[in-house]
Amino acid sequence: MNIEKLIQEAKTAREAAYVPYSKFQVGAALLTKDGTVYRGCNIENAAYSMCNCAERTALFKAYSEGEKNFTAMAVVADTSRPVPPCGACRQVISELCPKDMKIFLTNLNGDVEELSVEELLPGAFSAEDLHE
Ligand SMILES: O=c1ccn([C@H]2C[C@H](O)[C@@H](CO)O2)c(=O)[nH]1
Ligand SMILES: [Zn+2]
Repeated sequence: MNIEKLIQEAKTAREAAYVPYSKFQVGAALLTKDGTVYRGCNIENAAYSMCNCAERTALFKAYSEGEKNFTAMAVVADTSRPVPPCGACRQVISELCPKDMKIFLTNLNGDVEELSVEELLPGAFSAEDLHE
């Protein structure tokens, strides 16, 4: 699948966002090796800390269906720069996706910033840091 199509999937995902509090819609589209796309949107809650970002919605959907071979992710929001994922999402992406996987950060103006997982969270805390 080409990147433009993956970005379009993220825009479609964004339409499903449940954002009564922030009114800030975010969409993500996660591509797997076999070409399957998992869409994710942000889902908020009256108990604000329960809000879930689009990126983690997409990843948790995919992982819980048994997917492990992730090859790219696109994220979109109505921001002036390509939308930067929050720290929590960077940590989760870093754990579940390959270090060299590309993340396409975008906005509705068509700006695209391409980063690897390693670039998204350099030196991430990881399983290797746990002494078991
Ligand atoms: O990369 C991002 C940044 C923010 N949000 C969500 C969380 C919350 O619902 C709203 C405002 O922070 O946007 C995402 O889903 N992804
Ligand atoms: Zn996040």
